[in-house]
Amino acid sequence: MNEGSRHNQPPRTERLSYLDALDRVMAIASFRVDGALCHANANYLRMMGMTHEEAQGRLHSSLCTPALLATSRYHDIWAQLCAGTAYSGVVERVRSDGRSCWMEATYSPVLDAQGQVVEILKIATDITARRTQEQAQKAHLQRLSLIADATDTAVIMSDASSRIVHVNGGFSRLFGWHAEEILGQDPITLLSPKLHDGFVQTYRAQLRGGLPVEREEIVVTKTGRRYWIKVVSNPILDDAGQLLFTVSMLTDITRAKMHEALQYRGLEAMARERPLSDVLETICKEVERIAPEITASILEVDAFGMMHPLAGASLPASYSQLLDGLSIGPQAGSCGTAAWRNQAVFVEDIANDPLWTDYKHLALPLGFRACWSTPIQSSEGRAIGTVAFYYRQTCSKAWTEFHQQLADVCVHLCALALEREHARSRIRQLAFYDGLTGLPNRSLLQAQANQAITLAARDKQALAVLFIDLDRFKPVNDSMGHPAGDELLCNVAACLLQALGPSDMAGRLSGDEFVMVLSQTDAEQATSTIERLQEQLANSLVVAGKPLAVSASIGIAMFPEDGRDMDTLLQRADMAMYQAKNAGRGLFSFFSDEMNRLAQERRTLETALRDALKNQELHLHYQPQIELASGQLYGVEALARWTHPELGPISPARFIPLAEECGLIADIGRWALGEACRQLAQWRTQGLRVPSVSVNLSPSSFHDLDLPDMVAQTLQRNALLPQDLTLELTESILLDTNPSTMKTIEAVHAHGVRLSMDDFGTGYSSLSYLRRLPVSELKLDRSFVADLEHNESARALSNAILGIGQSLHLTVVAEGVETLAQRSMLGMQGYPVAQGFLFAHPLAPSELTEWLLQQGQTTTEVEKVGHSSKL
Ligand SMILES: Nc1nc2c(ncn2[C@@H]2O[C@H](COP(=O)(O)O[C@H]3[C@@H](O)[C@H](n4cnc5c(=O)[nH]c(N)nc54)O[C@@H]3COP(=O)(O)O)[C@@H](O)[C@H]2O)c(=O)[nH]1
Repeated sequence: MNEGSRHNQPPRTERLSYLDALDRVMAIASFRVDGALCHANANYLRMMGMTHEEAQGRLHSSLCTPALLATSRYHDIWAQLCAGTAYSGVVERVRSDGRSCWMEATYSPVLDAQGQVVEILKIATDITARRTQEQAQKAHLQRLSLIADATDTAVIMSDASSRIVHVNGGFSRLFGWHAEEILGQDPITLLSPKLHDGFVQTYRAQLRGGLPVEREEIVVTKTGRRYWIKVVSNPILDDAGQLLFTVSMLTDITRAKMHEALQYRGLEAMARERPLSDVLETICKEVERIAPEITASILEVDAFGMMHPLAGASLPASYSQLLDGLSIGPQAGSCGTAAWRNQAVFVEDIANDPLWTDYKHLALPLGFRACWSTPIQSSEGRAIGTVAFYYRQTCSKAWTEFHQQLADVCVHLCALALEREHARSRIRQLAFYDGLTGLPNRSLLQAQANQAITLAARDKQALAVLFIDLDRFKPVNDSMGHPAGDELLCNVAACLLQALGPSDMAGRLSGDEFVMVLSQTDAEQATSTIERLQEQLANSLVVAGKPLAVSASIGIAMFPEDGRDMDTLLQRADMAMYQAKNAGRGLFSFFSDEMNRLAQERRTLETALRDALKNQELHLHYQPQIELASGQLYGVEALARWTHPELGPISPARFIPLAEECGLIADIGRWALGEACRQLAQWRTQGLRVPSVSVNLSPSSFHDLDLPDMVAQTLQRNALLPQDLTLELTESILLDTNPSTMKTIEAVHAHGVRLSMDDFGTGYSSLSYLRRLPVSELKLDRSFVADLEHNESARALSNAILGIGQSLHLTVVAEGVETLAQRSMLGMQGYPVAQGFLFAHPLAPSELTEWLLQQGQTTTEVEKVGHSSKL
């Protein structure tokens, strides 16, 4: 030591007290350059677990770990110490009991006066406890890190300055960055650059205050993909409460969020009272947005097990239409089977799965390869529909769980929507329909009727409102009990429904009062409907197991004559009903006097016609048909005649349509057929030459499948041949949709009876129609004949009709020939047969007998008769 330095040194006593203090707190030992320990203080000995004696002369290397000694490092350091260079560091040494001890040590070479190293002084602090704790912590952290890496939750550890210090494997997998790429970066800037500044400040302040923060946000990955994540950030503070680190755990909640969105959209649509189809369409669209690999559809299963598509706009409409009305079953594709089994059905290969055998031809051409269908269950567990996911490619395993979750949310929402719809229709039913009969109540009827009235006004059509009140309903209730009364009302409601046309409606007002609104109905048609209804009420009701004849008093108000709105019409129909009731039971009355008079007249006539038929008051007249070329009689047409005892002769133009409306026409046809054949046979017996007789039959006569047999029997009974009879039918038969009509016509024709198309040219005169009917004769309508002389187009038409007849090898008969000019024009055109007042009016049988006798059997004279009667 030099002077200068001696001057700077503290006084000796003070230096001794420093060394003392050092000796008390530090472990101190000194070694010779050969490594032998020459001095150790008590701290050192305690630390190394040695006594003074054991320590004396102990080599330094014997205190070191074998691992250290095995390296050159130990020898290098010792050599440097011996060369005068100090060394400081954390070192591990071996205690005498073999355990490790850790120390922070400084090795300082001690020099002699010549500057030679004579000793190595070691001053150390025992850090074994701290080191052990650190190592335990490190191991713990390593374990934690392994766990953290294994989980899919992304973990970010950032320091107090918001710099990333650690990320786990889950982070790399989710976000695509490896740790080394992002260490030191701010996690918020990295993942959520658009996060609101204010939020970031608050978030950090909260962490600094030691509080955890939880939030949901949209983050962006390295590749730009967006995720919804849930972030839970926990602060790690030091003992002084300073923020050291923040550990944030990020969980992918994209699916949950999507489900939330699906539910939100579906529920929102329901809350906004959107129609069921809109709600379900919204659900399908949302599913397809969330999982674009899916084509979604929703079907309803009705109480009869039929499927009805409700939504699925991405499926072609033609496909959905084909599914409509299909039955569920054990092998009915994915949906039908899922509904049948009431459990989800996943068909991975539509082309080869037996469940799709009958339906794959529908799905495969659209490119669908797989279909997953899940039943929608009602709250009672019944399958009320299905949600189907169609796939155009093989469904990847990765989707399965996700799609399962999606299907779960969907069916739940759909069940809600369907049940809500059912509840709504139940409410509608309760609010707008009569609980007993199921008919619309007054409110609904009023609304529907006003709509019908608006349409009638627009189309300038008539409409009838019928107010119906049952007669003697109270006694039924009183004597048979209320359940029987209820049954009666239900049966009456059924009768009303049966009487309705497609655009008509019926409702129950209260008690035994019902209303019918008949669209496109004039007074006459309303009367027909009422008559049919009264007949049904009188004949077809069974109450409490017994037949019960019921009648009703009915009032009728007509639109527009009696009122232009439902209130007025109903009120007037009600008044008319009272009028009917007062007049007796089972009657109807029109509000208008004039209509009422006509309807009553018609009713009287109808009753009279029934009686006339029953009492054989109808008779036939016969009009000759003449072969123009020869003047020979070709045949006679039988025409019905009715002379009412009081009203006098009534034209068939009036009573035939009436008979058609009130269902008497088939009876008239049967009677005319029998009577005409009988008369023909009689003339034949009298030796008069009448080649054949034509009988008019209306289309409804051909509904009767017994007609052919009846015709055959009638001919046989009168010893006539089939060719002696011609049946005249009108073109309206072509509009007849009754399935028996064509069969009957064919069968009659098969018997050899000739068929004639009457009034040809006035209706649906088309060759294709004509070819469908096995007619042998056409009758040119008399309206053409009437115009022949003055109208060029009538002439052209009669010519054309003759041409049609000839081309089909049919005899064409010209009707209504009244003048010689008409006769000669028809003759020139080539008409073979004619009929009309020119030759003879329809004649009573005795008159025709006389006429035939007058003409003789070789009657070229007929033409002369025509001349003489007209000239
Ligand atoms: N289903 C049934 N329909 C029948 C029956 N009997 C008659 N009818 C049909 O009623 C309509 C009116 O018949 P009617 O008043 O008898 O008139 C016929 C002839 O009198 C009339 N006619 C004959 N010649 C002339 C004439 O020169 N001028 C003229 N103005 N009228 C004439 O034509 C009627 C015969 O027509 P059609 O039957 O078309 O040959 C009428 O449609 C009858 O068909 C029946 O029993 N059943």
